[in-house]
Amino acid sequence: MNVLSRSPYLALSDDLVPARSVETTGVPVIRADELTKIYDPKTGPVLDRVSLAVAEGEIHGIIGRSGAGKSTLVRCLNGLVKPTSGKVSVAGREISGLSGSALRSARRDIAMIFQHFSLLSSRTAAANVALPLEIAGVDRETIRTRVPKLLDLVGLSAKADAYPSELSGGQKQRIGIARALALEPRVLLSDEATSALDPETTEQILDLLKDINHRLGLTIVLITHEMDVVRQIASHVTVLEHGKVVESGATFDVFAFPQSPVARSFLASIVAHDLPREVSERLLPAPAANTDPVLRIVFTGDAAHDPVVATLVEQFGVRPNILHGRIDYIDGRPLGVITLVAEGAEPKLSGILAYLSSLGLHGELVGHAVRSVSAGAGRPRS
Ligand SMILES: Nc1ncnc2c1ncn2[C@@H]1O[C@H](COP(=O)(O)OP(=O)(O)OP(=O)(O)O)[C@@H](O)[C@H]1O
Repeated sequence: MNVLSRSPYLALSDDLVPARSVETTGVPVIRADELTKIYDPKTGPVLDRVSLAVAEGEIHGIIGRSGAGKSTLVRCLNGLVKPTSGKVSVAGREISGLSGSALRSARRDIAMIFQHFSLLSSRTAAANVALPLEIAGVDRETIRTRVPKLLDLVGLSAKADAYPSELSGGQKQRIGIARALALEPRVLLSDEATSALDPETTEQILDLLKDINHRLGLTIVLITHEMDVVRQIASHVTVLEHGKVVESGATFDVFAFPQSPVARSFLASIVAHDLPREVSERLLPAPAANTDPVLRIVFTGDAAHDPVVATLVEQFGVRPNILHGRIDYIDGRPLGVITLVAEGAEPKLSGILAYLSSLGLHGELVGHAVRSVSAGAGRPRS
């Protein structure tokens, strides 16, 4: 089969047609069913019945702490690691059942980029990009026309003749991406591809991956230990802990309503779900004399723009005192979490929660703050 003839890459094969926004089809291009991996029976499973479905055209983040099993999972997806039990299929082919030339052929559909780029230092940027095409036996003329298009796609045409030692980290990763795309894969796996880069370069590489996803409809699975990477790029996210999936879903939903302690802790620097310890330690679990309720309100979607705090004042006669909060954009949608002391709200609590719910907001009573006599109403006493 001519590896350059499949449809998502027509823009590369022809004249780099401008970007087209690609909707996910909803059809899974990657399926992992009940994957278990045991390296050493004494230490137990590194992956424990992990199931995952990634739709064609999706950018799916896999996040977890060090040792959670992320690299093992991604290596099972491209057949580098054989699962102890369970199945993996990519683009309709069951990878976990293949070996030898059948596995090598299936791997053409699955490219990978790495934290440390893995470029050959003795080859120029262009020759690094050409390498997988040479190994696949693609004819010279095709390589000659295709490599410049790949370099152009990653914005590095001017560096075609540079050696890796003459490139910055971000430029090396761009070459790694161009090389990964050379054989027109259906899926790109990214193993901590931005971990060695500074924040600005990380953002540029994530923008490039997003652009490639849009232009080519390429499905991307990226493993990371940084929730901010997930926030910037992934439409879906799976959280791994001790080899198990503890949470999986649309990025916005997981960010707005994390169910697991590990997801909450990953989100701490991005979404203000949890109060700073100095504040939470001073809240009481039940109302007492001289306390006011403390409410956490999660703003999502359109209601994020409603003047909720003003309504609490005007309609309910409450004096809100904001303790903690943050509003951010996740997957292009506003998500805000604020925690406030609602002074004077105790008798009206059920009405206030009903009002928040009527707006589609999530309101939750998280404790009771003791009113400080000296420092002013509504503040928890120090
Ligand atoms: N080839 C191997 N042989 C034996 N144990 C392994 C092997 N590869 C990984 N492990 C073990 O499996 C566990 C999960 O490792 P893995 O690299 O998959 O986790 P990770 O989430 O990617 O971690 P990190 O973020 O630190 O890279 C670790 O305890 C690791 O020591």
